[in-house]
Amino acid sequence: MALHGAHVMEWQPSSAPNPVLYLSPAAVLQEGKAIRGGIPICWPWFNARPGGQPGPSHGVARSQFWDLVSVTEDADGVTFVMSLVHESLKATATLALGDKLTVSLESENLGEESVKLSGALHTYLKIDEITMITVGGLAGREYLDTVGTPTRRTQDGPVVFEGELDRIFDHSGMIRVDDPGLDRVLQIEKEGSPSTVVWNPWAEKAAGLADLPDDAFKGFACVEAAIANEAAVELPPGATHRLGTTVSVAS
Ligand SMILES: O=P(O)(O)OC[C@H]1O[C@H](O)[C@H](O)[C@@H](O)[C@@H]1O
Repeated sequence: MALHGAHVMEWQPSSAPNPVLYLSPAAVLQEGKAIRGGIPICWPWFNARPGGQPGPSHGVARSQFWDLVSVTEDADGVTFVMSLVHESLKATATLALGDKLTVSLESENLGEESVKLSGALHTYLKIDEITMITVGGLAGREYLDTVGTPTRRTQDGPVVFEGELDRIFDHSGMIRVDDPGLDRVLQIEKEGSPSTVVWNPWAEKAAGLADLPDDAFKGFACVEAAIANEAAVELPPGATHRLGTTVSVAS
């Protein structure tokens, strides 16, 4: 765990022989930077700040220290609660680590004007080999393909990886990642998330990321519980929204 970004860096349930999350060995732990791997919290916007306003890609939350509110432990595991205020928005992240991993992000509008909210729980899943996995649960869904000129398409069958892949799906259901190399299926459940983002940078983009070894793209896939683009949530004064993801090893 890191207070920096309210970031789950690593997680491996005691029943699993392998870590579930991918963490880059070149990740930089420094205020103002995002940690590469684990579950970065992108908040309160996804990608570029809306309205052409200046601000870092994927929001401010992942590169700042959060306040620790509480840590509790029971038979199911450990739960951390952390909070952060940005302008009129307050984020409260509840990170529950046990046999399952749940990240739940509540956003509250403390201000007097309505705010547009987007974001993502940008989960890096550790896998054996990118070309061998499939991502299920998205067949027949429309998505925005953001590789090259952004184009809307419909997903045909499970997602497979044959090159750079960056898709924003209209999707609020469950995802399964089949990984024959690690002999497991990962299940990703979502809450309050109208968009699912699936991302792998592939070789060329990975080579341009200083905090990721060049061939590391083969060993992870991002499946993100997101609120992206037109799916941004309108948050009136006093209103709250909960964005959540639960990751588990299904078999
Ligand atoms: O490198 P980062 O700022 O962490 O962004 C990593 C990636 O995040 C998301 O998956 C976006 O869909 C990608 O377009 C982006 O490249």
